[in-house]
Amino acid sequence: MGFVPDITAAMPQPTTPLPYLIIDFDSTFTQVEGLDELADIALQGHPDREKVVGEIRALTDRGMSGSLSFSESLQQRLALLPARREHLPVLVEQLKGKVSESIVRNRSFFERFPGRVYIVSSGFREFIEPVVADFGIQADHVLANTFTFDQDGRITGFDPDNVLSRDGGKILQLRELDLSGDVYVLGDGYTDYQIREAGLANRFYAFTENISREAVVARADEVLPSFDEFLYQNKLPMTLSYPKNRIKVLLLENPDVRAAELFRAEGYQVDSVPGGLDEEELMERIEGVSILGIRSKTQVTQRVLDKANRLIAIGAFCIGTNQIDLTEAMKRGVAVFNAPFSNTRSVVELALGEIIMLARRIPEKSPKMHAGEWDKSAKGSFEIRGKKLGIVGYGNIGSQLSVVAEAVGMQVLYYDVAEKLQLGNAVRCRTLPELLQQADIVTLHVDGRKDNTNLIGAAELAMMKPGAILLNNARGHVVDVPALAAALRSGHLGGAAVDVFPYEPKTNDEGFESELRGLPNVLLTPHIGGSTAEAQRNIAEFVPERIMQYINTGNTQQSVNFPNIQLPTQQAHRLIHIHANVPGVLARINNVLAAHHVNILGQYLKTNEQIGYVITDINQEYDQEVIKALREVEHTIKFRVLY
Ligand SMILES: NC(=O)c1ccc[n+]([C@@H]2O[C@H](COP(=O)([O-])OP(=O)(O)OC[C@H]3O[C@@H](n4cnc5c(N)ncnc54)[C@H](O)[C@@H]3O)[C@@H](O)[C@H]2O)c1
Ligand SMILES: O=C(O)CC[C@@H](O)C(=O)O
Repeated sequence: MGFVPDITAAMPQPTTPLPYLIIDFDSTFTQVEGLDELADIALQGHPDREKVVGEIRALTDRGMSGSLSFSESLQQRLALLPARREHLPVLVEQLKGKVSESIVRNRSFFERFPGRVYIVSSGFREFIEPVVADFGIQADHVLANTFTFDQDGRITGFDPDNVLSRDGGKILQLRELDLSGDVYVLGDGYTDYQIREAGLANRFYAFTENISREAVVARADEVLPSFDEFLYQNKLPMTLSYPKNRIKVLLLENPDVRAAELFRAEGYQVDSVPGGLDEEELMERIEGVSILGIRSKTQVTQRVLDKANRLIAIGAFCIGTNQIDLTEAMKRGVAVFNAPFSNTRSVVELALGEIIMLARRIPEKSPKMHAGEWDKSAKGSFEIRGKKLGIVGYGNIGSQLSVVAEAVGMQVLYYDVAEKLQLGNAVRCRTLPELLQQADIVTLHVDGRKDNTNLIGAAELAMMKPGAILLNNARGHVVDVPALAAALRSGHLGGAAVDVFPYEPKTNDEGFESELRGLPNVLLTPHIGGSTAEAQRNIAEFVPERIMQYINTGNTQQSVNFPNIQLPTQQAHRLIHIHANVPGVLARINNVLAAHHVNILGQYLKTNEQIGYVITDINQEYDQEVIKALREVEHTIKFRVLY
């Protein structure tokens, strides 16, 4: 399934009649250079294989970028190549598996318009013809060099009478072809551009799906990251409903590199900004972005969303989503996904470590040792075995910590505003004060909802046992920091560990200010509860997968602000309709479908207070007018078609 953007996307006008397409073979039709691959096959087992293949590749590259004359490059490459006739079938099989992905995807286009496509290549007919034949391109539409062989089947060189073996060969070939009408050239090499330069083509498209050469891209009329883009621009039939290279991803706050890799592998354009952006900066950058990836720092406000003219989805590469205005995103048809448990274990391990470190007053002892002071004493140090751990917020992190803490011999108390499954021997407290009054160590794992602001203030701190310890690995605003600092300074609390702060520096270059700095037995960490290699890797796989699934199939499973729908895939065109949740929209959609005699294969609707999300699978045969009519249904927020 593919993707069509929202109704604001401008579709270009169709190009009629279809121009002649002159398509290069090596690194355009296929992902690789045929001669390089042949060298690799022919040199199997050769002691200098790598060296010779490297030399051949370098010569190919110089010929393609225009820094060496083509005939010189070809001659030198063939001289290095100990290839034989029997290597060619192996090469053909290899090349068949390396046809460019977007060409494979649009095979039906070639099958439908074989008369308009010519493969014009300085490569060799012996391997090109069988590869393109699979796409319905006949031998008389393949214009390429031919090898010469000796009696033993060894490749000795190329046919010098073939115009394509000469410098400017493609130009000579196009002159001979003498095509009437529009001619468009698609290729990755300088010699492809030269056809246009010689006035033998109306347009030159630099094809960069496999390789992007600066000198070639600089001279192109258009750059094509995929063949889909060419078809889209010229309004020609294509397999995808929208070229993926048009989907722009903006990643902030350094999510693991895997995230960018996955988005790129899908064909999206990815831009990354190290650190966060403030509201104004993000408002400037968000225009044209389809997918925004952030972590806990970036505030996605209503003002930012107002500027987000192409936004489809936001990925929170973390658990918390309180930094995003979820309702405003939803009202604009922007789905938000997070990683609800990819870093849970990392936070649990940090909390356990902090409990032990604080119980042994390590934050005081370690700096003393670094300063050369030997302070051996048991004063104020205790085992955690048998101590009461009070967990506030018994969600994913709180409940996992409960199990781990019991395993090291702690007695667990917990308090949660929601009804939660009690694990092991944990004891539920009915109120927060009940927990605060009993616990030796209180650890906060509530979510970042606004109501939790100053959940722990002076009054709550006063309820805690003298000498008790407080941990905040949840969200900065949950604790009244000046009140905590006062409780520590007065000696009422025995220690604290704080990983999250009401204001956190935007980048590592910004300084950190807090009343908690310099207080005894206080562990301060820069919001790294979830910052482990394992967690970051998990998150960087989880979030892109959810987003790509949403884009490719409409599946909103685990979206934090959209009605959750998981759909079966079927042979159909899928209409995705997001609308304001007012009565009658579904009926209007179905009236449009009925009026256009469209056969519905399946329909799914889910609503929440604000929006309705309806997915309709329809027969693949329908009049384009129906799409226009559906876009015009009153209260539509976003509409797209997948096929
Ligand atoms: N420090 C870090 O790097 C880091 C890493 C991951 C998560 N977090 C934060 O940890 C917190 C917990 O994450 P989670 O995955 O366990 O979330 P969760 O949603 O699974 O659990 C939160 C629990 O808190 C409860 N709750 C909310 N308000 C409450 C209140 N006032 N009193 C008692 N219970 C309340 C909820 O009912 C829920 O059960 C979140 O704030 C998250 O953003 C921080
Ligand atoms: O890594 C982050 O920026 C946030 C980590 C954590 O607070 C979360 O919400 O998952």
